[in-house]
Amino acid sequence: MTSSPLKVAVTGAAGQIGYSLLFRLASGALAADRPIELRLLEITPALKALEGVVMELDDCAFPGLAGVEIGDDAEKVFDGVNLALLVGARPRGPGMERGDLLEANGAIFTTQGKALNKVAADDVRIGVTGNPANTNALIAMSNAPDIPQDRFSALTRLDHNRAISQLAAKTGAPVADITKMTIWGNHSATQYPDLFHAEVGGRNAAEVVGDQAWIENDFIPTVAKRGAAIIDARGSSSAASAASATIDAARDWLFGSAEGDWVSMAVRSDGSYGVPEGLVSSFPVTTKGGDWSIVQGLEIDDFSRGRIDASTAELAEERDAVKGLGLI
Ligand SMILES: NC(=O)C1=CN([C@@H]2O[C@H](COP(=O)(O)OP(=O)(O)OC[C@H]3O[C@@H](n4cnc5c(N)ncnc54)[C@H](O)[C@@H]3O)[C@@H](O)[C@H]2O)C=CC1
Ligand SMILES: O=C([O-])CC(=O)C(=O)O
Repeated sequence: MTSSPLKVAVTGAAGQIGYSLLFRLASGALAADRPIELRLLEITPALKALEGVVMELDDCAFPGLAGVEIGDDAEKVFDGVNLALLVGARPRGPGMERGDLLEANGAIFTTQGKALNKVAADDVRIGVTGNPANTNALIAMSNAPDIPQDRFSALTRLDHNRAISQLAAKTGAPVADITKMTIWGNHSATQYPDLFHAEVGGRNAAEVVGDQAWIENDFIPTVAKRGAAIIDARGSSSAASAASATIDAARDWLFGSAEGDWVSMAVRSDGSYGVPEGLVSSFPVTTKGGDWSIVQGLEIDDFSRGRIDASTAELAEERDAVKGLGLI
């Protein structure tokens, strides 16, 4: 183990996702070879509950956990952090879409963007899980003018993992045989999980499935509406799977995606694949040494074009709405 700890901030640390995420981070799921220092941000009324979670972290005696600090002041908690996982935000309830949270949650990300801009480490990477994740990332980025914009991303890795799992179940292939999955667009019901570039054991996934009706009427809606299905079943939104995906995304970002494969991340568009520049939209990306690059040169047919355009149109609407609210 190298001696300098990776300083990782987690917001909303006393929440549902936090309760799974912190223990995975502390046990080495993010960086097995490097100790980790946790910086946990909560709102003041949740600090007592967070103290209880810290007692439990202590009781695990994790050898790789170098320290834990908690607080309700973003500038103190984010001081010198190398990675900020912005989870804290109100989750949706039954019957809501994630976009309904724009106003309630948007304000959180202006304050946190400004605080990161002031005090985060020069190498900071910022992953946004709190919904609506893409537009919250856009808000944080817009309020942190000194941090390079490619340091911000929003979580679509949960959708990516859901898509892999659904495809594995359909084809009978192990999840490890599924590669090159892509989620395009928004982390919302308009997202487009793409089977036309994915592979099952090296063969084109859409061809292996050979059933366009299943792709359109089962696969895409099941993945896109999985969050709502979990809310219906559990009475609250997905937490352990969201924590797991948050770690998958951060680990690959910091330490690199697998050779010959790619992952889905929502990042600032440079105009690739006709996605309007400046929107935080999900793309297929490869990652290396803390940097990502959008996979280029994929052929997009009319079906995929329509789906990508619909989701990015929603992102443009969300951007215009937060502009109207003065958040960007
Ligand atoms: N991108 C994705 O794939 C997913 C995103 N989510 C989103 O993650 C967010 C958190 O979900 P849960 O943990 O289930 O919610 P939760 O309600 O259990 O926890 C949220 C926590 O955030 C805290 N919080 C609120 N404002 C804060 C602020 N300004 N600073 C710091 N902490 C603050 C609350 O006190 C609470 O403890 C929600 O917005 C949810 O919709 C959930 C699942 C998947
Ligand atoms: O659906 C929700 O509101 C929570 C979430 O983002 C997900 O599970 O994908």
